[in-house]
Amino acid sequence: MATPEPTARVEESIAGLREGIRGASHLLVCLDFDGTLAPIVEEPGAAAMADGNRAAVEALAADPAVTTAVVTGRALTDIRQRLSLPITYAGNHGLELYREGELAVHPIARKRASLVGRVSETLEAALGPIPNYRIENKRLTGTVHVRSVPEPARERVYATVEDVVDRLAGGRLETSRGKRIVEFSPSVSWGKGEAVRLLERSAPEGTAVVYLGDDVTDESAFRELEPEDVGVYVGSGDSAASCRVESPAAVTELLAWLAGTGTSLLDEPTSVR
Ligand SMILES: O=P(O)(O)OC[C@H]1O[C@H](O[C@H]2O[C@H](CO)[C@@H](O)[C@H](O)[C@H]2O)[C@H](O)[C@@H](O)[C@@H]1O
Repeated sequence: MATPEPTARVEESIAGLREGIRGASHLLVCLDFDGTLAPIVEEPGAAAMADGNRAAVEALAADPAVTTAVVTGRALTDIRQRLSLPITYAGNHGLELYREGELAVHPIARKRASLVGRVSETLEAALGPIPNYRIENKRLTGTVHVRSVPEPARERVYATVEDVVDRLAGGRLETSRGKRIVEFSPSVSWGKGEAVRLLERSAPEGTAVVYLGDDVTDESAFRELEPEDVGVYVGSGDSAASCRVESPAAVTELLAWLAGTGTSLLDEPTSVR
């Protein structure tokens, strides 16, 4: 029987991971959530990690030679409840970071939280007649979902969000589009890439970074990686990542390998986390 395409991609990515792990003594494994650990679903509140991914992330989290982080656009409180594992979390695209019991919030993002709230409220009124849109106020950023909005009305949602943000925030917030979403966030030069760089700086010497992600905001993290690190893009679009797999199902195969064979290839693992 012919080998299915996703498995071939997984094999290529495993080869990339082997290369990255060779000579490393520690791994910093950074994982995006929606579209990577959890398949994309219609209702954001229903997103959940596949069982196989949970088992692999638990194994990575228990390995002293690995620092495991989930780097997501979701709010920190949301993602921590969803995973409930003792790992590092970067929420709101890196604007809030929780590790080893300590929380750090980007100071400008903290100041602009009330503005995010005001924009969210104004949007409720402005988008009122459009069916099935959903606003997620994540305190430091906001997301407007159009996945369930009829196709012809989606552009109107995007344009309304961009207009309201322009009018109310006057450059203090900016908008960006993702998978069937438009998000508004403080206009600061800090995102997933900067968060990963920060985590890497406090990792032990000899650390290789592995980053898995599927969306626009993950690209800043892929671009941050060094040649010895490994970026795995989930999907079929353009990406700066060095490897790719086709789907969250393939991520499960890849993570199972990483948590088993992959970590056993580390050279004299350190116990610093
Ligand atoms: O950085 P991520 O972990 O990928 O988070 C990005 C956004 O993910 C969520 O929205 C996406 O997933 C939803 C559930 O599958 C889907 O309905 C939506 O269309 C996707 O864009 C989340 O709700 C957002 O807050 C995150 O920013």
